[in-house]
Amino acid sequence: MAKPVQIEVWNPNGKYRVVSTKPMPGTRWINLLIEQDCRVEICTEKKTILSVEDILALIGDKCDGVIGQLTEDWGEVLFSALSRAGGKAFSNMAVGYNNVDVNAANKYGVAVGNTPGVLTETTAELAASLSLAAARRIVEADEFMRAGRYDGWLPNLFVGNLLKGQTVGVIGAGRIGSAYARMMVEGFKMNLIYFDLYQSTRLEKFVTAYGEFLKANGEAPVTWRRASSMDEVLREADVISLHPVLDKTTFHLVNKESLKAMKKDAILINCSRGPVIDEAALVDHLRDNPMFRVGLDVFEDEPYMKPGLADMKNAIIVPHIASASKWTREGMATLAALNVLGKIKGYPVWSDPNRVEPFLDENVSPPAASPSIVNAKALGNA
Ligand SMILES: NC(=O)C1=CN([C@@H]2O[C@H](COP(=O)(O)OP(=O)(O)OC[C@H]3O[C@@H](n4cnc5c(N)ncnc54)[C@H](O)[C@@H]3O)[C@@H](O)[C@H]2O)C=CC1
Ligand SMILES: O=C(O)C(=O)CO
Repeated sequence: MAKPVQIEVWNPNGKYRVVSTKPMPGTRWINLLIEQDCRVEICTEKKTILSVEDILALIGDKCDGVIGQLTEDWGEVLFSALSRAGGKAFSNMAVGYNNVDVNAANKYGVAVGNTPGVLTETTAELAASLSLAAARRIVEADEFMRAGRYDGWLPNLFVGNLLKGQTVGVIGAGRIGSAYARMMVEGFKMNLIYFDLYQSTRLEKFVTAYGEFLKANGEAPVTWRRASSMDEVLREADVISLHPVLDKTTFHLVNKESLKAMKKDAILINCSRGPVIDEAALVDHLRDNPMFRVGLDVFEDEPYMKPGLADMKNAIIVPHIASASKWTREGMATLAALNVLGKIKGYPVWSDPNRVEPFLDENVSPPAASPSIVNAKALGNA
């Protein structure tokens, strides 16, 4: 028997029962659901990560849809329970959905939503922040000041790397990888090398045009190159940022061998998913190469870190906050709620998950569609 969990209820007489496994930022998402006759139940349990049993208890006997989090294990057990309870839709409040077994969802006819686009710039900005913080040793310097160790300017104090004219490498030049590349190229006049399974024509055009602009103004132009292998990026780039999806092809993409291929004083940033890096190998590499620096937002066994990582002065570590701006988090909540609502109401799936702006304008009603359903094709409603 699943144990009861604490909830907060909005619009108790609503016809459709929608459960959110966590309180989410803003109220627009709640209002949009209530306006369409949903009873909204929000889990207010104090524990951060809900177990499958907790979520089973939330789903109960009748549930039309669930908004869940990337920390939860959405597989066979939960999708079968949701389907038994009459549920049509689940949405992650995240763009990444490696915590979701989409095949299991397909088996039970449950739509799986995610929240692309609204977090692109916010996530890229955190990757850029970590790049700068690592290049200029900001966290080490901050700790030094707070410890009362500053006793005057010195020529060698916290000397770091100049980004201008160096090469930024992007692995996974999708929405976020491309946004990050543009920030680093335009903001710091870095040259770009990228690796992705697909060509990023828009990104290439952007760098070409910016290079021409610089040249016309008498400055050295920036350049771009699409690498034919990830190794090329690792060997050549001074700053490397990881932005692929997490799947079988990207698990431990950065491992002992690939770390060795990188420059001794390179900077590695990860705002994608922890398991893209073999974290134990990274700790060894950081220990053996004090000039090598890393900025991590995500960890292999979140919320834990591999032994030794927290002691590394050449690592900057933050707790999975890359999408944590107010506008973005409220927007993610809205998109997740509208994914679920759209399926409940029988709306079509939005035609382009890369263009979700119409759902985010608070001054107008959102389109009658689910913004992003990743298994729409498999369920026959693309
Ligand atoms: N740290 C955080 O808070 C956040 C993390 N993320 C992570 O970032 C990921 C990317 O998000 P978006 O840019 O919106 O997705 P996207 O789908 O636009 O981009 C992913 C890119 O990775 C590429 N890719 C896939 N396999 C690859 C491989 N083996 N080698 C090289 N490239 C490969 C794809 O072709 C695609 O261009 C998400 O799946 C999520 O896991 C996203 C938002 C916030
Ligand atoms: O959206 C995602 O995939 C995250 O990791 C959180 O924003």
